[in-house]
Amino acid sequence: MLRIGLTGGIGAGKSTVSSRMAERGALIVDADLIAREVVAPGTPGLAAVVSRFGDGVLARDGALDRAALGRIVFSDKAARRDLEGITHPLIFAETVRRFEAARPDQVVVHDIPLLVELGREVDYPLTVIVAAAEEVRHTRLVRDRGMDSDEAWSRIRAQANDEQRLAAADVWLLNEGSPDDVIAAVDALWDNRIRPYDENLRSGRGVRRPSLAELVDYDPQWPAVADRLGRRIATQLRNAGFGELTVEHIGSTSVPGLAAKNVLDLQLLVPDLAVAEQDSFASGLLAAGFAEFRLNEDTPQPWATDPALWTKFSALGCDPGRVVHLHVRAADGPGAELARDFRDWLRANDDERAAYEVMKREVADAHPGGTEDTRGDYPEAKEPWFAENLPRAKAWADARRGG
Ligand SMILES: CC(C)(COP(=O)(O)OP(=O)(O)OC[C@H]1O[C@@H](n2cnc3c(N)ncnc32)[C@H](O)[C@@H]1O)[C@@H](O)C(=O)NCCC(=O)NCCS
Ligand SMILES: Nc1ncnc2c1ncn2[C@@H]1O[C@H](COP(=O)(O)OP(=O)(O)OP(=O)(O)O)[C@@H](O)[C@H]1O
Repeated sequence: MLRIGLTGGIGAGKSTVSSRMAERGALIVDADLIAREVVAPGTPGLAAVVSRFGDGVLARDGALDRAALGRIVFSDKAARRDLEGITHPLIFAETVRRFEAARPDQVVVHDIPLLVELGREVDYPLTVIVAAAEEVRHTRLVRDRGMDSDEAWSRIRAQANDEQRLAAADVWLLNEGSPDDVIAAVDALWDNRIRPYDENLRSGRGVRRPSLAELVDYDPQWPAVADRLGRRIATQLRNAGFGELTVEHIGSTSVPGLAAKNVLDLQLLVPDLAVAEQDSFASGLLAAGFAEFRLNEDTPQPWATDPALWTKFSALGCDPGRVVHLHVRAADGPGAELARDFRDWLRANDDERAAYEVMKREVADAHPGGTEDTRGDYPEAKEPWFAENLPRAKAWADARRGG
């Protein structure tokens, strides 16, 4: 059930990682392998390649001369785009067939070198990136694969860089030690994150914040993670037929500089809450890695007393590697607006942000440890502060709106 996108620059060790995942029970859909099949002798794919690149890319036996074609396309971007224009639709169609043929109880790993280049990190609830410095990869290609030095550099340069890969990664597997090291890292990842994530998706169980949810310093990675998760949710709901929906990063992790519990809050806006009542909405969220979709209430605020306006749906992320709360709200409702107003007020006003943090720390210190159940009145202890300050945040935002 869990779909994983696995990628990494050439020579990073992606095949080493996918082999280990196969040993742990994953079904591997290997894009390089499919890319070979679609241009096998006698295929329409090969005919199209020859018609674009000429007989010079054929070996004597009539098969594709991969080295000759490689020399052309890795030194000429336009030629590479042409080749991809021929092969990618064929690869895509076969990939879909293989995903559909997977058993529901199997973790499916899509081993795809161009995941980042194609912007496909939104297609999987989890992406794993195998990484190694370019020099390390170059050495491996020349030493282990007998590749010519220039050829190795031109392939490395034809791909994304690590900054782009980092932005797409839920898991970053650095493979600069021994092969045994990376295999041990895959085993730990499998046991601690992939298997429990898969079990959560199959049983429809979300991940709750750890029992001792301490305040942590602001993490500059939070916005990028929130953005990726939001695009994932929007993509899966678009695939499920819900059009273009907006996902916003809200809550404490959306305020730069503010200490927070390591829990990401995302707000998914729907034109009308009735939209979210369809079964395909919950299954779209499940495809993005979210479960426990249910009706919920915001605390009605004095300025919009109709309780119906404060209804929302909520869901929880299923990835044991991070806690994510998803709030599904009507786009023009008061709850969605208040979440944005409070965030923007804290972002814009240093003193208010500092005061909020002082209050959070005092309340946390007064309610140390315990579980969500035994911490008693921790959430309630913050209420008086909110009762006083949410109207102030709204007034500030209203003034900015000119209202
Ligand atoms: C150019 C070809 C014939 C060279 O074949 P060769 O046997 O030398 O390499 P192979 O296919 O095993 O690929 C090895 C590695 O090269 C890199 N690579 C392959 N194609 C591309 C590409 N279009 N862009 C960037 N890197 C690529 C990947 O890291 C891949 O793992 C072949 O790579 C190809 O047909 N590429 C186009 C299809 C494609 O985009 N494949 C990527 C998977 S979707
Ligand atoms: N930790 C490591 N130490 C040394 N060599 C390694 C390590 N991991 C992988 N290798 C070697 O580096 C080469 C590239 O590894 P691998 O084939 O797994 O890379 P890849 O990322 O799948 O490359 P490609 O993009 O071509 O598929 C292989 O020859 C492999 O044996």
